[in-house]
Amino acid sequence: MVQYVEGRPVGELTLRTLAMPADANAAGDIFGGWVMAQMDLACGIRAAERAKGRVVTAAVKEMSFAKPMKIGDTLCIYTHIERVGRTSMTLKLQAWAQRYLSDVMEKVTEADFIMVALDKDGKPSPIPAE
Ligand SMILES: CC(=O)SCCNC(=O)CCNC(=O)[C@H](O)C(C)(C)COP(=O)(O)OP(=O)(O)OC[C@H]1O[C@@H](n2cnc3c(N)ncnc32)[C@H](O)[C@@H]1OP(=O)(O)O
Repeated sequence: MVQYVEGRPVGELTLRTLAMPADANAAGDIFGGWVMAQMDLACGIRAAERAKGRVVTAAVKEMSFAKPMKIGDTLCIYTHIERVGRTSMTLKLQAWAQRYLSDVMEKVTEADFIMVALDKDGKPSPIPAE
């Protein structure tokens, strides 16, 4: 059974992927930029589903890394749509590490992402009702 360290993930599990040696520095710690890229991917998936179309990342709010990711950990990204505006939406993202060959889950980082829906010309476009 999964054991969560300090609280529970908030939101929908949107993406899971494995941290590989190519994503790490010489000490075996995973690059923060790799984690951020996975968060951006997850956000893109969730926001495009909600907008029913193309979206772009407009802003990422403060992000700090509470715990390291290591090679072999499974990165689990949770997304929660907190606010839907006219053309933009705010998603709360949490990145959790399922430690290598274990059931232990620890929160690595979290951040707010602002995503904007775009039309075919790349201009902001109203987000349709659900
Ligand atoms: C550089 C890169 O490659 S970064 C990677 C991918 N991201 C991108 O390429 C995005 C590049 N940026 C853009 O294309 C534009 O700045 C856009 C589409 C994000 C916004 O275009 P603008 O013409 O400024 O649009 P506009 O001012 O109408 O804002 C659209 C919505 O986004 C919101 N918004 C735009 N920028 C921000 C921001 N920095 N923070 C919060 N909200 C923002 C606005 O409040 C508005 O929301 P609403 O319609 O819900 O009220």
